[in-house]
Amino acid sequence: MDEVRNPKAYQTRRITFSACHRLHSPHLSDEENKNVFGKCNHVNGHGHNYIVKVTLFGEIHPKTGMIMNMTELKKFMEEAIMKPMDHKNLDKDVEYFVTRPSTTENLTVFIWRQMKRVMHQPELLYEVEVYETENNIVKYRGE
Ligand SMILES: Nc1nc2c(c(=O)[nH]1)N=C([C@H](O)[C@H](O)COP(=O)(O)OP(=O)(O)OP(=O)(O)O)CN2
Ligand SMILES: [Zn+2]
Repeated sequence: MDEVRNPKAYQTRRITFSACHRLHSPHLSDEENKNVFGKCNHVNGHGHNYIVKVTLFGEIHPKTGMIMNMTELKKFMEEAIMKPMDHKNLDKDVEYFVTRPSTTENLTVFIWRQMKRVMHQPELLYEVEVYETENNIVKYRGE
């Protein structure tokens, strides 16, 4: 007998981009910034090869066998992530980070909002995961 409901699964695509930044909050004094962010507040800034994993959760369409075509997801990620952030100075080139520090936490929220904006079925977005270094990782699920 056929299942009544289509099975649901998680689908992830991973991309990498390079960018530079400096951890600095416009809401803190220079002294406070130094104390909070330490070496990452240095005026010269520094760079990362960020890894971003975007995960969707949804039904596997019975006719296509896909949640979303990976080629389509790739296009959305190019538009939402690569275009605004790759080879950029995050603090100067991305308006979102002019008023808030470019921490990995804030990057996940920015990417989440960007993905929601460009996806045709934004309800499929489940999680955004950003690796700033291989050891520093933040996940965001829209809460
Ligand atoms: N909560 C957060 N803390 C820190 C963030 C952040 O985004 N969220 N970011 C930084 C810096 O940007 C920094 O580049 C990372 O610092 P650090 O952990 O010192 O990393 P290393 O260069 O030593 O490399 P590892 O591979 O992680 O050892 C700091 N804090
Ligand atoms: Zn950094």
